[in-house]
Amino acid sequence: MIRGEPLPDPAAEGTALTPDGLAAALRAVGEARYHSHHPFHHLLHGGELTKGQVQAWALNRYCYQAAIPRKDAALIARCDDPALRREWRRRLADHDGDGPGEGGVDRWLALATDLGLDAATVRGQQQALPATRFACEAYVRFVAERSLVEAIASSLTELFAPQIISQRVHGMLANYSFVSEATLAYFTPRLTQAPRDAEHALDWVCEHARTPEQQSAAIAALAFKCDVLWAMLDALHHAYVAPGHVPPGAFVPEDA
Ligand SMILES: O=C(O)c1cc(C(=O)O)c2c(n1)C(=O)C(=O)c1cc(C(=O)O)[nH]c1-2
Repeated sequence: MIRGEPLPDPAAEGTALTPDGLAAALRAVGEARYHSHHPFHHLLHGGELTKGQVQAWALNRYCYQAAIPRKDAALIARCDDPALRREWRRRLADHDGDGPGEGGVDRWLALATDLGLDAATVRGQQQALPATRFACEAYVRFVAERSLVEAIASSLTELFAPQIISQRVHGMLANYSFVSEATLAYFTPRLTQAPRDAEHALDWVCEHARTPEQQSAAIAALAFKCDVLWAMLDALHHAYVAPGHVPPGAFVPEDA
């Protein structure tokens, strides 16, 4: 599948895919639309950004990290199945930890402060781009309001996360003198957490989305999530690369 192609639409075809067929369709959509293809990531991983631009990325991405446990909690609140809740609450524990400094959100904060940002500024989210905040909130609302199949399918971008994380860690360590292995420590546990979570979510969606309508909704949910991630990078590019329009009140790098 290529990026501009319309989404597979079993509902329009009037025929349900097999569970394996649905898994293949979801993988194809993610591979075509994942944020690994975004030009901002090519610049970030290729060492072509200034420290200030990398700071802007970390500050904005904090909003995403902070939204993730809220959307996971919204999902748990809607589950009737204790087995699914047990599985999903592991995600909450991964992001929030069992105490301050232990979970993914705080580990992202450590990444941001290691890059020279002020912790309170990052945590406050007021200097994030408006589009970042809108995109993250759209993800939380989507998960809270749509069907459980759509809510779970929207997490499936994580199928593709390990590959981009490897590229990012490798590229940033090689290309930026201000980045060390300690800076990027956030990503190490993600390399095992993301595949575990994503495979469970993929199995669940393929097991539970059996009608053509449910399958089309699952595919559209994954595309929506790809749009969330893409929109955040579009906003970063517009503000900090070209044309360089930083919205009023948003973070201004010292080296800008
Ligand atoms: O580094 C990345 O490119 C990337 C991507 C994604 C993703 O695909 O949504 C997640 C993460 N990282 C991540 O660290 C993370 O905790 C996470 C949770 C989720 C989710 O939708 O539940 N996605 C992602």
